[in-house]
Amino acid sequence: MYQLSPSILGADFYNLEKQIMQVEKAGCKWLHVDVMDGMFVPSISMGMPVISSVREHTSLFLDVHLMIEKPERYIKEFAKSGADMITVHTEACTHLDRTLTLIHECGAKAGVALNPATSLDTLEYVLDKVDMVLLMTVNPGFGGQRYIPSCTSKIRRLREKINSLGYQADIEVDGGINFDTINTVLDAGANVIVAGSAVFHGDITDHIHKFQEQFAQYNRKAGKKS
Ligand SMILES: O=C(CO)[C@@H](O)[C@H](O)COP(=O)(O)O
Repeated sequence: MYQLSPSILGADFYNLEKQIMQVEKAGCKWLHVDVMDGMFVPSISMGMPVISSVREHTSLFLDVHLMIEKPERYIKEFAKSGADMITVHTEACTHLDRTLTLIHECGAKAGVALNPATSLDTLEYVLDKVDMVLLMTVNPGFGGQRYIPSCTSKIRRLREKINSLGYQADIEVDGGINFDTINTVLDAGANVIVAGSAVFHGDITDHIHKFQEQFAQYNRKAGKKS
């Protein structure tokens, strides 16, 4: 099942309400929220208050990506603020297994994220307990960067691994995904697509419909209903 998860990091924060309503009206089910602490990544973005406010007004699935050091300190608060999926970076966790368990205990789905230079081997002993693997396809910290081509083989290898082990984990890709790179990542096996600039810069509805059309084409190829 393909999902587009528009990243509000690419939105106009002054018009956030209007833009999230457009995302919902265009038929999206997910919304990607990037939390940055100025330590794990150079930039600082948003946190629990924004998620709580958005939660009050939307039923979109809130896909919260924590780009923060020692995320275990804040899992309960993010779950309480309304996150449906909480994704932590393997590079930022001292006890990754414990943190993933904590996310589940808090009632959220658990994701693990890998930077472009981090090996898939780091997933070896947690792949059975994650709902999603987020592969960064740029170095995290900023929207509007270019897709790193070496990530394509990584997506493919992860898809093969998940399928061969019979797991159900989604593969989300994040960074530099636009109408030039979407086919590459779908061909490689990604099924959850984060897009910031390619959704929010310009006509949001039109951009979302274009992504959905791509998904429909892939579903037709696979003989599935979109
Ligand atoms: O996590 C990040 C950046 O660190 C992403 O979610 C970006 O927000 C994606 O932006 P685009 O590359 O699509 O503009």
